[in-house]
Amino acid sequence: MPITHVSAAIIYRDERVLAGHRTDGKLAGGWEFPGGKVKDGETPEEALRREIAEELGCDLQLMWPYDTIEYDYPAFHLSMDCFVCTLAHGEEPRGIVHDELRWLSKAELLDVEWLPADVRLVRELGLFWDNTFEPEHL
Ligand SMILES: Nc1nc2c([nH]c(=O)n2[C@H]2C[C@H](O)[C@@H](COP(=O)(O)OP(=O)(O)OP(=O)(O)O)O2)c(=O)[nH]1
Repeated sequence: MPITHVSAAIIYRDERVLAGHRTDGKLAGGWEFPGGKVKDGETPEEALRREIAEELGCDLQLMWPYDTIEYDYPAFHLSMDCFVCTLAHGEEPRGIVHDELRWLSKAELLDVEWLPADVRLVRELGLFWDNTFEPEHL
C-alpha cells in the first residue's frame, strides 16, 4: 500500500483550535487540520509552513511536535505528523482551499465530522486539552 506523508497544524488561539472543511478529493466533506503532503526534500516542518501559507494565507509562529497518526485508508496508508502551532502576530486565516473554517473550543471539538484518521487524535486532544495548551507554553 502506498504511504502518504502529511503534516498537519493544530493551530491554537484563545482556547480554540482551527478546523477546515475539506472540499477536495474522495475525503471531501470531512473536517481536518490544515496541512498537506510533504514533498521530496522537505522536512515536515518546512512542508507545514508552506502548506499553511498556501491554504490559509498565514505564517505560523511556534510549532512543536504533538503526535504522528498512522492510519490505513482503503487506497493508501496515511502517516501524518501533527504539530501544535500558533499563528504569527496579526495573522488571520482565510479559507483558500476550505469552504469553511471553524475555531472549536474543547466543548465543540466533536461537533464536526472529522476525517476518519483524525477521530482518535481529536478525542485525545479533548482529554489532554489543558496539559497540551498550558498558558505558559503559548
Ligand atoms: N491536511 C490534512 N490532511 C488530512 C487530515 N486527516 C487526513 O486523513 N488527511 C488526509 C487527507 C488527504 O488524503 C491527505 C492530505 O493530502 P492533501 O491532498 O490535502 O495534500 P496537498 O494539500 O499536498 O494536496 P495535493 O497537492 O496533493 O492536491 O491527508 C488532516 O487532519 N489534515
